[in-house]
Amino acid sequence: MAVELRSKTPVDHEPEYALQLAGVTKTFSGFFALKDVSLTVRPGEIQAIIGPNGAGKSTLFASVAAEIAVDGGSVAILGHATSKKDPSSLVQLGLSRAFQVARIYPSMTVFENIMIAVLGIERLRPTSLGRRVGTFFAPRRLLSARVVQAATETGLEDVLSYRAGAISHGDKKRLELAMALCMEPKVLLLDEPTAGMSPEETESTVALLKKLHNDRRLTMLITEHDLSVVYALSDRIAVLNRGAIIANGLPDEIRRNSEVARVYMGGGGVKS
Ligand SMILES: Nc1ncnc2c1ncn2[C@@H]1O[C@H](COP(=O)(O)OP(=O)(O)OP(=O)(O)O)[C@@H](O)[C@H]1O
Repeated sequence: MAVELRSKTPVDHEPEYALQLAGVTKTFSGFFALKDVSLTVRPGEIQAIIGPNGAGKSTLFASVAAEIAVDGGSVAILGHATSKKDPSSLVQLGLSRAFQVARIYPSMTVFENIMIAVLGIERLRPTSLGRRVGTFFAPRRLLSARVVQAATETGLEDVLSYRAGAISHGDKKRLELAMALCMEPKVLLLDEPTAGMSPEETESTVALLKKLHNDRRLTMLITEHDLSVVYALSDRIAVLNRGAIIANGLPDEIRRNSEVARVYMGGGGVKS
C-alpha cells in the first residue's frame, strides 16, 4: 500500500506579492491626492514610482508606510493588511523606509546612529516565548558586530567614529540606509535616494542599491526625480499623474509610452 508522506511542519510559502495596493484613495479636504490606485510588486522586484510634482508620490509612500490613513482601498505587505497598524509594527512585517532628507542624529557618531537602529529592532524581536526581548540581555559584542556589518555593507566602515552631522551628504544617505538595513527589511521604501548628490555619489549609490538588492533579495519601492537612476535600477516603472496611475510597465515600455511623454515631460519622450 502506498504511504503518503507529509511534512509535520507547514511549508512557509512566500506570498505572491511583497506589496499590494488595491483601489487606494486618499483625499485632503476633498482633493484627491490618490485616486483608486492599484499596484502589485512581486518579491525581489524593484518598482519605481515616477510622476510630475504633486502627482501623489509622497502620499503613496506615506500610505504604504501607514504614516497616513487612506480613505478607501487597502494596502498589504507580504500578504498582511496594514490598515490599523502603526509604522513600528510594519517594521515587524518587514518594511523599512529611507527618506529624501536623511533622518539621522547629527550630534551622535555614525556608530551610535546605527546602534540606535540595532537596539530598536532588538526591542521588537519576539522571543521563542512570544515575549519581546529587552535590549539588556543581548551581548554588547554581538550588537557591535551588527553595527560594523551594516556599516561595512554600506561603505561606512571608515567613518564609524565621525559625528554624523560632519560626514558628506552621500554618506548621510548611506547612514540612513544602514539604519534601515538593521531592521532586516524584506521591503525597502526609498524616497529620492540620490537627491542632492554629486554625479559620483549618485553612481556609487546606484551600484550600492543594486548590490544590496542582489545580496539580500530585497523588494524595493523607489521614487526618484533623476530618471537615469530610475532606468538603471527598476524592473518596473509606474507613472502617477494627478493621483492616478496612468502607466505601469517595463522601463522600455514607459520610455515609449506617448501618454507618459505628454503628461510627464510635456511631450518629447521620457528620457534618461
Ligand atoms: N497634508 C496635505 N494636506 C493637503 N494637501 C496635501 C497634503 N499632502 C499632499 N497634498 C496634496 O496632494 C497632492 C499630492 O502631493 P504629493 O506630495 O503626494 O505629490 P508628489 O508627487 O510627492 O510631489 P513632489 O514630486 O512635488 O514631491 C498635491 O496636490 C499636494 O498639494
